Amino acid sequence: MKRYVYSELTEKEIAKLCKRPKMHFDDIFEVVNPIIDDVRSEGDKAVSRYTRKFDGAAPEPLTLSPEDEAPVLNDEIKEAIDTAFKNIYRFHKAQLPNAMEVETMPGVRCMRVTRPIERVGLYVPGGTAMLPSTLMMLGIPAALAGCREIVIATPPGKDNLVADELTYIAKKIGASVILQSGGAQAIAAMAFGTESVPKVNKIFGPGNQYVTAAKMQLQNSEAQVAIDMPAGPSEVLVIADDYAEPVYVAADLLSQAEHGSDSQVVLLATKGFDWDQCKQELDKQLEQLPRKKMAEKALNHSFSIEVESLEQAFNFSNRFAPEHLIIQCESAESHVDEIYSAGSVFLGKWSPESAGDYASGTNHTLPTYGYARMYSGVSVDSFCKYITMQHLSKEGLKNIASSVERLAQLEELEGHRRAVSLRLEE
Ligand SMILES: NC(=O)c1ccc[n+]([C@@H]2O[C@H](COP(=O)([O-])OP(=O)(O)OC[C@H]3O[C@@H](n4cnc5c(N)ncnc54)[C@H](O)[C@@H]3O)[C@@H](O)[C@H]2O)c1
Ligand SMILES: N[C@H](CO)Cc1c[nH]c[nH+]1
Ligand SMILES: [Zn+2]
Repeated sequence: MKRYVYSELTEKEIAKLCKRPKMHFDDIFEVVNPIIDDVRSEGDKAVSRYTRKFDGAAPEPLTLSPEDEAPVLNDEIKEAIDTAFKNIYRFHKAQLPNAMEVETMPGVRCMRVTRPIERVGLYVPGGTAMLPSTLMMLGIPAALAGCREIVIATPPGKDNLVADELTYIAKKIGASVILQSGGAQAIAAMAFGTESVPKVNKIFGPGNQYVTAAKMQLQNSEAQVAIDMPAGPSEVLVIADDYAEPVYVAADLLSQAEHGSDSQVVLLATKGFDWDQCKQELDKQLEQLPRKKMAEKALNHSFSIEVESLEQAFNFSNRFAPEHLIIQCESAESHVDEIYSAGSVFLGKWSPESAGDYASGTNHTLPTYGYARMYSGVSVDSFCKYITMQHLSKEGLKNIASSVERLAQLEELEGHRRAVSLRLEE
């Protein structure tokens, strides 16, 4: 990992470090656009064809219904899933929005009610690893919001079967369909609908560059489908002071580097932090990872910065806006007010990112690529729509009439003015 000294960096260099490596989407769109077109015109046939092409084989049938499945899990895995499920459920249940009503003037009542997005598509990546945790992170808030139809798409797994862990969770969240296909063809199938895949209103979930490019193209297409957020490779930024434990810092950096060679890990640490031990630990712990090659590549394009103060560290972190921010400082919670942009934050040395990735209760589907400056992670809210309503009594209409009529006149919209004045004529 390249090491910089904050005070030696120019403003231009800081800005460059905060920019992620450019994603070259033009080449990816060239691959993805024909897939989208074929799925729109040929439906299931094209989904099967592309699944055979990219994943070796296409399951028959292409979709299955979780209701008909009887997943078999060993007790340990079942318990691990159940514990995580309960915690994620509890944290997300507390997010359920309340109905609201405000009387803005006597006789003028304004209300807001919440409705679930009816049909949602959850993409669970499966190219390099099977991710039951991602299904929980997407499926639990969808179920809590009350989405009527939950469609899951995931690449065909080992032996061309969807893993029992996924069907187990799919049943718990009440999903109706699992599409055994991944990549752009699965995203297009959910966006347009096919003979066996219901069309959805919004698509959620992370994925590789083909998945991300397909989501981006389809949200601007005639498919009329929304997406959760722009997604990129996973990221973590660790802020460490003199008291931070180098062994834990190294472990946290590697836990994110192992996601993929394009993951980005960043360390901001004070001069008194034990840099040498951290470096030794990175080398030592790297050797113990089965995904060593991937983590190594990620470390090669990641970086660290020596800061003079934690204030410098938080300034940089807010500009970088990491997906995950870990604070390994003496009194981590005292820094909360200094954090403005981050997807999810891990406070103190006993809070590794892995806790939030799996089981603490918070969601791990988070904005990457600096989008934490303006986007939030997935929550119950992401699966809801808000509808406003108003009820005016005659008294209420009288109370706002002069304001509405005068503003309508100002905008030269006579029809608007008359819709009020007519009612109050007699
Ligand atoms: N943010 C998060 O919550 C989170 C969690 C886990 C993983 N991730 C990220 O998700 C990504 C998962 O990627 P993945 O590849 O393992 O799984 P994936 O499911 O996203 O992609 C696999 C699919 O890509 C398609 N594909 C493969 N090669 C192709 C090609 N040459 N042309 C067209 N399509 C092709 C295939 O259809 C395949 O099924 C990683 O980048 C990882 O960092 C993010
Ligand atoms: N860290 C990933 C989000 O960037 C989520 C994840 C899934 N499994 C393990 N980790
Ligand atoms: Zn992770």
